[in-house]
Amino acid sequence: MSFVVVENIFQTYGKRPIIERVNLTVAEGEFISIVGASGCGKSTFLRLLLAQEKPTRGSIRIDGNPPATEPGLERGVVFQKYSVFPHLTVRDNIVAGEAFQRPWGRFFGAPAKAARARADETLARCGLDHVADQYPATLSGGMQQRLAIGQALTAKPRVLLLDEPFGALDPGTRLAMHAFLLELRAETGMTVFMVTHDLEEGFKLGDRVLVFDKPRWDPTDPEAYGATITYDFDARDGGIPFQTLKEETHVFRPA
Ligand SMILES: Nc1ncnc2c1ncn2[C@@H]1O[C@H](COP(=O)(O)OP(=O)(O)OP(=O)(O)O)[C@@H](O)[C@H]1O
Repeated sequence: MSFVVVENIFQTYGKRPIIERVNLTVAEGEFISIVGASGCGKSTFLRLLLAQEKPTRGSIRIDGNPPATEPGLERGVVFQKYSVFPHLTVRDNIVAGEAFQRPWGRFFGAPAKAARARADETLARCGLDHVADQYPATLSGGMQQRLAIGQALTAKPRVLLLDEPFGALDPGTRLAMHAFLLELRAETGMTVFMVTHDLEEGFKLGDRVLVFDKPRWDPTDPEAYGATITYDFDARDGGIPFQTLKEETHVFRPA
């Protein structure tokens, strides 16, 4: 069943084409990794899915409807530099993530206590239980990012958009967050779009790996053409060796 349907999307800023002719169908629950050279429009594509921008041409449907302009239950998002709520403690940031699921957004009494207990479980999984009562400003960048990821995942959105979410983390924390993400995905069946610069990570976590690249390339005017999806790899069961991808595409084209 088609859950996310992207039809012939173009996005142009001024006269400059960024992405062109993007077509994509994603089933609910699929994990889509997106890779591509820097500046080829991967984040732009996520912003279109978030309805932060309207495509110049083409249409996007999520479960049959255009994406809602307000973030909420349907879609969660984590950027590489994500700002958590600075005025809330680490624990309350996680509780706030869960509160996105509820129209009124606040908990009192027993539900509040239960939400705090669930938040503490999440914090333990993110390795942040020892700083639950601190404020985000007292945490390192990597810890703040773990908090942001924990917060977005706690809301259990139907679609999770991740823009290089693990880029700033050390290798050990990154592996722990991979496991956390895969567990929650298995529990919730959410659909995930993740932009990454790490091909190995893309193939490890994704069911499919999409490559954004410019099929037309003018060396005298590199900005003349936009990027599109040039490869759509099945990454289940190990997929193809990612070295092949490195050799055959311009993903690592020097800037
Ligand atoms: N609002 C905007 N107005 C004009 N140009 C923009 C706008 N947003 C993005 N761009 C340009 O569009 C191009 C694609 O940007 P985008 O951030 O989508 O690329 P990316 O593939 O995610 O890059 P990276 O891997 O470096 O994060 C860039 O050259 C950027 O400067």
